[in-house]
Amino acid sequence: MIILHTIAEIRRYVQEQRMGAKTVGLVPTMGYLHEGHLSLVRQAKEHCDVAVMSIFVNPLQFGPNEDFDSYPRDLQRDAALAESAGIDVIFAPSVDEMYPSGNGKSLTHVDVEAVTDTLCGANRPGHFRGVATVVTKLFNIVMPDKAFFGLKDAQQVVVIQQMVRDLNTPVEVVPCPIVREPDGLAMSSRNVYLSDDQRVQAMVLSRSLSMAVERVQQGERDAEALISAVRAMIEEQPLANIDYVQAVSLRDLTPLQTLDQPALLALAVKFGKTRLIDNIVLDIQR
Ligand SMILES: Nc1ncnc2c1ncn2[C@@H]1O[C@H](COP(=O)(O)OP(=O)(O)OP(=O)(O)O)[C@@H](O)[C@H]1O
Ligand SMILES: CC(C)(CO)[C@@H](O)C(=O)[O-]
Ligand code: BAL
Repeated sequence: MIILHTIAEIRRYVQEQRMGAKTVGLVPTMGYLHEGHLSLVRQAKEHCDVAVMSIFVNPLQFGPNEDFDSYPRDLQRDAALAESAGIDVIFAPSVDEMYPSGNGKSLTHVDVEAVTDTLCGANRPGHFRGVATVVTKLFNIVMPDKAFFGLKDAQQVVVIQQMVRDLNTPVEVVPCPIVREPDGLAMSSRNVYLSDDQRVQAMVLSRSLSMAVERVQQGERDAEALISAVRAMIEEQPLANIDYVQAVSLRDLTPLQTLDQPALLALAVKFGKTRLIDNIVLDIQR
């Protein structure tokens, strides 16, 4: 496995692979890898001849009061883990390499409308503009056949799918299932921020989603009632502060009043400064 830092180097590498008729899979990440990321790598190796991982903490998708500076970074550790899962090459550019205009800023942006109006889009202004812009750049740099994204960031998957459809980007977006800790907590690089008490209380996230699925199986169709039940369960944990709990259409992420179609129940909850997200698909037939 090799690590490349410049756009010229990764372009040359991918070009050489293509000359050998190899297909290329891209796993975009912000590093500090865990089993969730490694599951994407395994999918990439299953679908493609060559697996490229990008590791880049993208300043453009962080708000001014978010954790860009403190986001965990450890390239050596990441390289060992990525190699063990079968990655062929890591692309780890600097901020200046990706944003040569300076200060981690871009003069050109990709804005995906409508599907960014709810959930994290409403909660983190500018976040998906930063994500769509950097993913467009990564697609243009690596030119993968397929790109692998985790459904823990379900809205991100919908945004990228919308973007590639609208812009005719020749990349197949492959959504991959959420990987969880044995107690149900969705794996996240940000879990390392949690204190012992916060970590124990964070189990409520996946538990509240499982409870919601049971209620739906028992016939609950009132979205507000379901959301209230989830909120009440989370609020029992004194260290939890809810950013949002929402039920949206799986198709276009618009809020639902009645659960009469396939839906996404998604939440973001802060424990201290640590903001965790999780979601579950409610498999409701029309
Ligand atoms: N638990 C998980 N299961 C499946 N995919 C995951 C999981 N966690 C992250 N991913 C996916 O890995 C890719 C890179 O995500 P990222 O580097 O932001 O990791 P993260 O752990 O989600 O970090 P953060 O703490 O910032 O949310 C994304 O496509 C994301 O959806
Ligand atoms: C897709 C991504 C790598 C873009 O910076 C990021 O949003 C992430 O890690 O999910
Ligand atoms: N996986 C989402 C990246 C972020 O929180 O900025």
